[in-house]
Amino acid sequence: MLPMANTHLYKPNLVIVISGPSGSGKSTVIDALCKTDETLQLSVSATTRKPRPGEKDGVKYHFLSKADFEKYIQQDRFLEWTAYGDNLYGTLKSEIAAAREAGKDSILEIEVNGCWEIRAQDQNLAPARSIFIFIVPPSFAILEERLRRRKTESETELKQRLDIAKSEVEVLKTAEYYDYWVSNPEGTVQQAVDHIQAIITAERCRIDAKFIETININALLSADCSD
Ligand SMILES: Nc1ncnc2c1ncn2[C@@H]1O[C@H](COP(=O)(O)OP(=O)(O)OP(=O)(O)O)[C@@H](O)[C@H]1O
Repeated sequence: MLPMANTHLYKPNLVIVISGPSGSGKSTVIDALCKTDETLQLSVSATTRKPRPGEKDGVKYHFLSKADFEKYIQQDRFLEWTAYGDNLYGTLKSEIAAAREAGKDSILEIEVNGCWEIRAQDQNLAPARSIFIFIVPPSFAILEERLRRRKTESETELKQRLDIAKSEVEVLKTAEYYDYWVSNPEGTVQQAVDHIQAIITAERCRIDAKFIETININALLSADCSD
């Protein structure tokens, strides 16, 4: 488990958005982070895509019918939602609220288009603060190799994902979408995990007048606690 200094001073407040092309390694990296950082809680996305073999409802995704997904849109239950390929993906507002109630930072895996929607409504997230991290694959050839190895998409879906990946990487040319980029080189996930953990640690220690409540100064002033 990751040793966290001054845990009694930190009030979890972050919405950490991890994005990047299909096959860049988002799920793999998030899995590893959640195993080592107990202050992170994965926000379970909703999707209309069919479960892959072994996937259970409510663990990585809430699997919804298209009709239910559309009903949730009408009921304004999504923080963001987007179409990707032939399916819909979205983040339920209730997931962020649940993490906050549990005293955790939320970590989200979001398609590139969905990021922009969350960025655009940053104010609605208050008192939480969002940070956006883009995972960069080493090359498109390796991206294709990873997706082929994973064997979860048909040939048509795979081609569609690779085409979309190119346009997604293009957004890095503008500095508007993301705060950080992290590369995920072939053969080791640990490097990307370590870099993202360093970013999260720095963001937890950030002093920002708007979010000064992140630091529990009263705990320091009133309690005789050491950490
Ligand atoms: N650094 C790495 N080296 C080698 N293989 C990796 C690395 N990172 C991830 N992989 C593998 O690449 C494949 C794609 O990774 P993963 O499913 O995490 O990507 P993703 O970005 O979440 O994709 P999607 O958006 O399609 O869900 C998986 O089989 C995973 O085991």
